[in-house]
Amino acid sequence: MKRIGLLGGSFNPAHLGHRKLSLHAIRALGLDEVWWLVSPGNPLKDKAGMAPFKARMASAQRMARHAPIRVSDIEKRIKTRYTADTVRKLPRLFPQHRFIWLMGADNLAQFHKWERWRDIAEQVPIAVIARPGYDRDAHASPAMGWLRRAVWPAGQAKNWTRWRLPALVLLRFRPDPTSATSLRAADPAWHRRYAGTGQSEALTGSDKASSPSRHHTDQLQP
Ligand SMILES: Nc1ncnc2c1ncn2[C@@H]1O[C@H](COP(=O)(O)OP(=O)(O)OP(=O)(O)O)[C@@H](O)[C@H]1O
Ligand SMILES: O=C(O)c1ccc[n+]([C@@H]2O[C@H](COP(=O)([O-])O)[C@@H](O)[C@H]2O)c1
Repeated sequence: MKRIGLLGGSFNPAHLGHRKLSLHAIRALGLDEVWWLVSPGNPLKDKAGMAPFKARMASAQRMARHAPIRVSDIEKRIKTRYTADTVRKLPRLFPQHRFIWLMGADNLAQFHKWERWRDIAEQVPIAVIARPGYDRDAHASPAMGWLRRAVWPAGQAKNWTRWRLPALVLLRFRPDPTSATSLRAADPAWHRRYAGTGQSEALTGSDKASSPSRHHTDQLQP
């Protein structure tokens, strides 16, 4: 059984904040890997200003280098856009893995706007990573109102596979102010650097050799 953290994101572009929070989550939650699920399109975000999928994938692959992080286009391949559908399908596609959903505090503040958000929380445990400027809104959010009784102490974070759902843990590492919004403001044409670099494979990471493949295990690649 592998313990996998799922970090869904627009990655428009990927940045050091994503990498740091993933490496911290691996330690705090005792994960084998984090999968970066590059979203075909966040249902709540405007398409204007969203770089092409290939450029977002390529920026994520670069940022994930030499780390136990896999960059995945699986939401595009299995045609899920809503997280509720993704977290319902992944355990069926990868029955030998256990999954936990990772997200920044900005997303907890808005979680009640996500499609079937209570179903998501009943399908996977959730780890929320503190983010400068958002923690107060996250704590006061409607979703947190519903999830408050499901909160586990961070000191028990490694036991997440045994938690009854819904379950939520708040992780506080050294808060990182990096955001894709500020990177885009500084360099609106960032994606041109990736023009024509179409990803040659759907994942990166430290142990491609041991990854499941259709050929060897009759399973889908993440
Ligand atoms: N600095 C950070 N600290 C904590 N969580 C973060 C940080 N940056 C991104 N995240 C989380 O990573 C996930 C993917 O983030 P995303 O790709 O939207 O980057 P972003 O910087 O939030 O982008 P944007 O500024 O365009 O909204 C989200 O759950 C987000 O909350
Ligand atoms: O399912 C939803 O309704 C939904 C609404 C907003 C965001 N999400 C997911 O949240 C993740 C983070 O998105 P983003 O754009 O903040 O990086 C990404 O996987 C999105 O698909 C999902």
